[in-house]
Amino acid sequence: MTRTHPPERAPVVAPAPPEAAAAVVAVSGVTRRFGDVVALDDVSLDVGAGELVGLLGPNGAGKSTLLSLVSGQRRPDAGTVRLLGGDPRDAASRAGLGITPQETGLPPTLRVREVVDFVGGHFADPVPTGELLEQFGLTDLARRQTGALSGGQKRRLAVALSLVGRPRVVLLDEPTTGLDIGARQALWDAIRAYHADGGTVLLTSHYLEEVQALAQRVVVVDRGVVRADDSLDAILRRVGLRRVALRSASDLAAWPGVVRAERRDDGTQELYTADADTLVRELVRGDVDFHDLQIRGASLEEAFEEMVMQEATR
Ligand SMILES: Nc1ncnc2c1ncn2[C@@H]1O[C@H](COP(=O)(O)OP(=O)(O)OP(=O)(O)O)[C@@H](O)[C@H]1O
Repeated sequence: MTRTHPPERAPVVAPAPPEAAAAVVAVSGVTRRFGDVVALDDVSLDVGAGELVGLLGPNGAGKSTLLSLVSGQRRPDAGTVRLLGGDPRDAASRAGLGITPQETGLPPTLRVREVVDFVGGHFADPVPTGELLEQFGLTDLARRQTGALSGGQKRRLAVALSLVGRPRVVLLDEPTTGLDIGARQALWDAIRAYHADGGTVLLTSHYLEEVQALAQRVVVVDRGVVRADDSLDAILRRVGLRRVALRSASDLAAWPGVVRAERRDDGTQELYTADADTLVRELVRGDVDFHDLQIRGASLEEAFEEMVMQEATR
């Protein structure tokens, strides 16, 4: 007889019903206004099962508004939004949804464990409280009243609560705002584990390194419009900028081919160019004295700034 061993960790995602549509989130031609402000202008976006999508955009771009439409808290003025194949305003469609809004109110006198038990009690098969607390590094705080948690600890609890019901999709609005590096890493690990189990994630973030660390697909939103929707690699390639870092007594900011230049505190010059090979060749040909040369591709932050700047100057 073959013996099967139980898995080390139970999956934190509810299995998809067989008839589930491929698009977990389907936003089509959506416009949403607040008075004169057009927060979203004809936005379309599909998120497939098991995707981890990062929504990136400056303040006021429309990211939170988009999440509020997907979670059924608001209605679009035009266009359609579908969640797990249904209308997000129907409670049945939201049964497979977990959400961490930008600001969460936790009952201050309840203890951490009690809050997790309480929220988990609303679901048929919640993640056991001890397991969830462990995953989010909250075990030592289980008996602490939530009113006595630090901002970062509250944030961790808020994200943990979005996963207690084993949702098929989670919406995370700025999940790690206010967290220190260690806590952020722990939270990233928890999000990765959820995603590795088959969960679908749509997250917004101001931390570009967060999107770079987690997302496979990046959607850039700016002033209510989707400016780019592509794989992380493609977005980085699309901008195509290279960063050439070096030390030199000469100021090279105005050198031909340099589109932007910055000087670090340690005196290193950072030169952004579309063609690093030509720039370096020309510096050598021009007999420029330089040392400590480094060349690398643009980071997501640089790509994003470039994209928003290109749009602004159009
Ligand atoms: N309830 C509201 N009433 C009026 N205007 C609103 C409301 N909610 C959002 N807006 C406006 O809609 C636009 C989009 O806001 P939204 O909060 O979706 O942006 P965001 O990308 O999430 O920004 P942030 O990164 O700062 O959270 C902004 O101009 C904002 O001021």
